[in-house]
Amino acid sequence: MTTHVLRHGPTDYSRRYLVNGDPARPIHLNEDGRQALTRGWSSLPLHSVRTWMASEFPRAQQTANLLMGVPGPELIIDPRLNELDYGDFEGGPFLDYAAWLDEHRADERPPASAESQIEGIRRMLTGVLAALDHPGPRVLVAHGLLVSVLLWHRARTPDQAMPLFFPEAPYVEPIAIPDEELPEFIGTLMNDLEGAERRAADTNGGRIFRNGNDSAVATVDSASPSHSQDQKDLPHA
Ligand SMILES: O=C(O)[C@H](O)COP(=O)(O)O
Repeated sequence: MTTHVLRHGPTDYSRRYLVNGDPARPIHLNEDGRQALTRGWSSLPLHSVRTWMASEFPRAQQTANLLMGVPGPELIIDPRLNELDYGDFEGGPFLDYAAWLDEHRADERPPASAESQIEGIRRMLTGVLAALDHPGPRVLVAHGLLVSVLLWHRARTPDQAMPLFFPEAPYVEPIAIPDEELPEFIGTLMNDLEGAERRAADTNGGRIFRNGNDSAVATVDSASPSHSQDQKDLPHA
């Protein structure tokens, strides 16, 4: 069986690169977002999916419900799939959060946030692995950071350390992970996070988690061939 992990469709917020890590905010798909679902219709095995899961965020649940159609199986809500808690950066430009992150550590919690970047990624990966408790094939509708991390892992070169910033994830483009690969896939990333924590502690702050070659913060090219021009050149964490 297979687990398909995807980012929700676009919203007015996400198109403007405003961060939303609070599921209580009523941010829904925009017209583009609804149109983008046709990508999922052509790339997901919609008729055979046995488990649909989504984060607590309206845009993720809306994406899942529109993809599954009516009548669909019950949507399972898993808060482990939620986007990062951005604390005081909530609702502001992603670049403000990115600047803070670049000046701090991936194991530091932003002001008023309940989690650091590392804690958030670990939570998300735990949620993906737990999907194996449900019958497959499965579809998990989650958010940019998780999908970016999974895509980075798929494309990484051997021994490449986990960066601080990742290419922005495409919308509604599923990553298919076979059941037999999922535990190792997640386990490797969990080990990366441990290594990242050790490096953060060793450097005691400052500029850590650069790309593997220690170059500047990543403002990298598309993670997907369908990435549009307006998605390029923005870091994503
Ligand atoms: O991390 C971000 O930049 C935003 O919160 C993206 O989240 P989204 O995938 O929910 O748009």
